[in-house]
Amino acid sequence: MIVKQTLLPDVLILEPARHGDSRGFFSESWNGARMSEAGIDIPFVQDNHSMSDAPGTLRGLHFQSPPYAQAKLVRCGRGSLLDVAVDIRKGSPTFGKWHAETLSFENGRQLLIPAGFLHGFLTLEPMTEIIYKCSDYYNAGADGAVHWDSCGIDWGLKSAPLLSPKDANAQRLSDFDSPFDWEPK
Ligand SMILES: Cc1cn([C@H]2C[C@H](O)[C@@H](COP(=O)(O)OP(=O)(O)O[C@H]3O[C@@H](C)C(=O)[C@@H](O)[C@H]3O)O2)c(=O)[nH]c1=O
Repeated sequence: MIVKQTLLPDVLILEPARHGDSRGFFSESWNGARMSEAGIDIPFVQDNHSMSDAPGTLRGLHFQSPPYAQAKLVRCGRGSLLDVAVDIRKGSPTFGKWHAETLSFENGRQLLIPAGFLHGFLTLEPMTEIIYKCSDYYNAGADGAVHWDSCGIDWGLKSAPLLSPKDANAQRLSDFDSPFDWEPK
């Protein structure tokens, strides 16, 4: 597994090995021991899988408030998507900064997003599937959203995205009182 840094020091790109043969490929999409060797010890407890019918579907930007905060390990099972993390840890030197990564079935790349970040994605192809591990269980009462178009993210959109009503009406980052604090390591 190759681990790459991004400009947000805690957001990592993971590239698991793919073993190709005449049938196709085999890949360990998650291996706890290898993650530990890479210094990533996150107790994942829930796997999520969603499919979006149309390209231009945007889900996000989402978070769960502490004590139900979630780190996420994200990959694309079919199609492709632009996956985005935004730092919302108050006091962080990178507060409000974002990283966008194209995840696709083809590239097998994964994005590790720690707790304290917003997460969202834009689908780039029809019937795109996203699969992600979460470090805490879903808690509807702790679920929150920040407007996708309030963080200066370059989504590369040429027309309005397809949104859920919750996401269309989300608060803007400038009005958002983040429940996360940055702790120096
Ligand atoms: C997130 C989630 C939703 N649900 C339910 C609630 C609702 O009825 C339905 C759809 O929920 P949503 O509209 O919130 O789904 P969606 O907009 O896909 O929300 C997801 O977006 C991405 C960006 C994330 O990072 C995730 O953590 C999650 O917030 O699924 C669960 O049962 N468990 C879950 O873990």
